[in-house]
Amino acid sequence: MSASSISLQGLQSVLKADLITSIISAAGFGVLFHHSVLRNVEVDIYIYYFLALFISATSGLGFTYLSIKSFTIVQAVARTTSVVTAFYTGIIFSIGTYRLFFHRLRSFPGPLGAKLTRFYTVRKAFKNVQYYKEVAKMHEKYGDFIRTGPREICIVRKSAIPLIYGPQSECLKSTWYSQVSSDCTQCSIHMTRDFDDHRRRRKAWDRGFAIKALNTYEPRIKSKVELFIKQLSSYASPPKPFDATTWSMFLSFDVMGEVGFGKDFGCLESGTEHAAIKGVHDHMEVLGILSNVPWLLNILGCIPGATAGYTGFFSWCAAEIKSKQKRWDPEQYPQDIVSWLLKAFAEKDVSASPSEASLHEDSRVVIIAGSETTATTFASVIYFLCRYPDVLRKLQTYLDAAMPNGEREWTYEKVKAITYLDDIINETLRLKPALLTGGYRVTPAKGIQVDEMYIPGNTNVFVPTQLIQTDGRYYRDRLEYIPERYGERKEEMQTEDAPYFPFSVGAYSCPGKNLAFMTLRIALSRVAQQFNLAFALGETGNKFDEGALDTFTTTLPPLMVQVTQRK
Ligand code: HEM
Repeated sequence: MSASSISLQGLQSVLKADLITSIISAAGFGVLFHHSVLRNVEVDIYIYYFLALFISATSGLGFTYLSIKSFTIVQAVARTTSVVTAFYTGIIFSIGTYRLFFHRLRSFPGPLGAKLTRFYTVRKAFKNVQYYKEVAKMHEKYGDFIRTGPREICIVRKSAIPLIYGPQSECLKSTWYSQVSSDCTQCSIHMTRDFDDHRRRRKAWDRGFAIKALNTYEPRIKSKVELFIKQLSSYASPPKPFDATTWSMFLSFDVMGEVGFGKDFGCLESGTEHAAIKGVHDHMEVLGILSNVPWLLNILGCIPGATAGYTGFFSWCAAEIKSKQKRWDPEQYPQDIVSWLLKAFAEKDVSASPSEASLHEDSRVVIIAGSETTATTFASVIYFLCRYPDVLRKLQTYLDAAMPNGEREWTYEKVKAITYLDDIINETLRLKPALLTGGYRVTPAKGIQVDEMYIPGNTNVFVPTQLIQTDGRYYRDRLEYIPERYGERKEEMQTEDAPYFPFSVGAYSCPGKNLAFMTLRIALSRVAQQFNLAFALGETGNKFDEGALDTFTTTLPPLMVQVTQRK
């Protein structure tokens, strides 16, 4: 008799035990499994191993029950179901009890559901897709340190920003970033959680945003902005309202097509969204909600057809990379961001994306990270200029003084010198940051001390960007739009010391900040030079103000605006 048949017989005799004993044993095994295995590993990383283990264990159990002659098929299936259910019940019970009463974060206040499961956050994020408002409510109820997940703490304190995000921070990217893959050779710079991999790759990105590179982008951004101005002129006469949200998106995507890939998306020319981009937009909400359970998103991404909406976008980026690789000329100075990444890849530089797959992921980040953010910021600038006409008039005075003959005298050098433009952009990003809730980090093993509160190690943490940037403890007239707080009223309003990090800070901060500012300065200066802006008839701006969706980057409602040519 072979060893395997002996063990099969052994298992059969165990399984023949009365049902109650089997169920109790399975539940006990579930509790044991939680404490000995699940608590000691990062489940997000090993999710596929666990899935494979559970599927093979369940089918193995079913097979063994079926092989016991004294059981009918129905009895075997019923027993398998009961034992498996008991096992999972044991795990769930053990997880729940542990998270509520024994977890290192048990003393932090927060909603009961959030302490038990991440699916609580999914439910909150699903409701209106405005998780940032839910966080604000929790902050009101529970204070500055809120347990927003079984092992997540949301911190609404200025002092937490350098500790969590700053250049000296020891916090790393949290499990939120494993939604694509836990393998850094398969994901973009934004999603890699490996500190060294990130640091190496970041150099290639930074070259694409250096001053010399930016200078090559400037005239091309200007030409896209002029196309935007031309389109707006058609809304000025005969007068008809235009949707600032949609047109800002067209502008921003065309700019990123141009300086990101050296390609024209043609959104401004056609007045329609490029088909590849539409697929991305249609799925932002689902992503925003499910990214709260990264392992689930990771699994869904592997189901054939689940990412069908992205296929167009993925294929577009892949085709562009392939065609660039074919035409690659090592002598030519790179003319766009993707070419900088390709250069590192072709030259096998240490800063190169570590695989073809990660290069493709990086190319998609160029569009996603670069376009949505700039677009929502520009739409928000337009909203504030309509709501606060004095700000627009003041800006126009500065522009007219610097360029008395208008458009003909426009240069980026002159525009850059008008600091009020930057004050407007900064104040817009304070009240309406493109990432409302913020980046998620994990504390080092020794934990971090934030003021009076010790946050234990291996805890996911975040500071909600919009909430802290509108906190009355740090900002006077916190909800008022006052660009001067970044200019002549800086000292009086104590802006210097107030928390402000719309581009994040430290190692993982936005490499595209200067490009974004360049685009926004050019677009804002030209629009203000050329047009007066007002809400269109019937538009109050309230839906735009209140209706932003938290889809990691923000998704904005339409904003109907009437432009009139300035004399
Ligand atoms: C107003 C415009 C923009 C805002 C407010 C913004 C904001 C941010 C923020 C807050 C992060 C950190 C995200 C995190 O912690 O997970 C980030 C990362 C990033 N942004 Fe931007 N961004 C803007 C424009 C751009 C542009 C134009 C690009 C150009 C492609 C860009 C490329 C990136 C990349 C590649 C990352 C990931 C960086 C890394 O992980 O090292 N962003 N951005």
